[in-house]
Amino acid sequence: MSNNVSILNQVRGLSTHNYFLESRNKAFHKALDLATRAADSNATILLLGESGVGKEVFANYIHHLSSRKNNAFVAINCHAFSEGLLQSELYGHEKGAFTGAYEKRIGRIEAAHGGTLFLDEIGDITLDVQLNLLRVLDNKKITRIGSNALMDIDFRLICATNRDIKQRIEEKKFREDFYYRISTIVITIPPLRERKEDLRKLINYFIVKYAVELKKDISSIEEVAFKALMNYNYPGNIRELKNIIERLVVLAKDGIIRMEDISDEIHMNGSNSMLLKEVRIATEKRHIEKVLSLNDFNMTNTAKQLGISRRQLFNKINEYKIYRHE
Ligand SMILES: Nc1ncnc2c1ncn2[C@@H]1O[C@H](COP(=O)(O)OP(=O)(O)OP(=O)(O)O)[C@@H](O)[C@H]1O
Repeated sequence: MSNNVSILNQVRGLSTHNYFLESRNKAFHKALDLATRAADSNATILLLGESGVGKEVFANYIHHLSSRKNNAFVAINCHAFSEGLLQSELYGHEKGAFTGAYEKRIGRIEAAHGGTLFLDEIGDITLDVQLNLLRVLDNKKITRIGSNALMDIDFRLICATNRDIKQRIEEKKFREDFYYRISTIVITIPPLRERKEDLRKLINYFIVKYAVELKKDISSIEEVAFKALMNYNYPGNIRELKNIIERLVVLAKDGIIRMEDISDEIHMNGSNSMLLKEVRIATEKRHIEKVLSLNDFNMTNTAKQLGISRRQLFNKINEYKIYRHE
């Protein structure tokens, strides 16, 4: 019996927008269903969930399902700007509006006219920025900084945060009226560790994605490696899973994703629920591979160094399917 898991081609899941939204998880299904039903309306949407769960992916998905899909999708990470810079990013400015404003600049709200504006990390914006945005949402007009001219503006707002907004309201750091204005529909995306039933397909999806992108022929993944990935709890959610798989595909030799390339952190974490026997086999295999390689695959020397007979070494090489890689 093979120790490897074959990679089923998941091309069906490779949607045109390059994300994978198939799920068997109840909470994720609910989130997806809400997003789908709310997409073709102008209702403001607040996406909640830990960092890396796919809030921006959802915002994109909603935009592409809406009648605004042929217009811009403009995303801005509010956390990345100081208050002054954020105002200027949002509203744009006229030439000479402030020191350093050498040119007229269109703001992101204006750029999103006819389309969707996605404000990520909304929980971090100041009370002043909240008040300004509240006015824009109510009046549907903006002015560039340094101008008096009011411009009519039409955009759909989607916001996201990984913060506890209710607590921010209690701390008086978030305006309650603004919260209600941006949260007509609230969608909570569950963390990856709570949707383990989707992990197998997501792992396959990213393997296929990176195999195609990196032009590598990946045929299988060692069973122990697959188990370690299945047992890990992904504090960085889908972003972390995606990065891990990219790395494993880059490092894969002869089309096989191997346990030896899985970092210790995942290995240790993922091994918690592995049977002792599996841990022993994985460790033993890694060690034999290392000693074989150090001895340039000389069986006599390797067996000697490992303290076993040549026959035992041959048996282990067969059992663990150890190959020589040139
Ligand atoms: N369903 C999915 N299919 C494919 N890729 C996904 C999916 N969900 C998330 N990703 C990928 O994971 C990464 C993180 O996703 P995204 O930026 O949407 O998360 P986020 O919740 O907005 O994170 P943050 O709170 O840190 O901004 C991105 O590279 C994204 O492409």
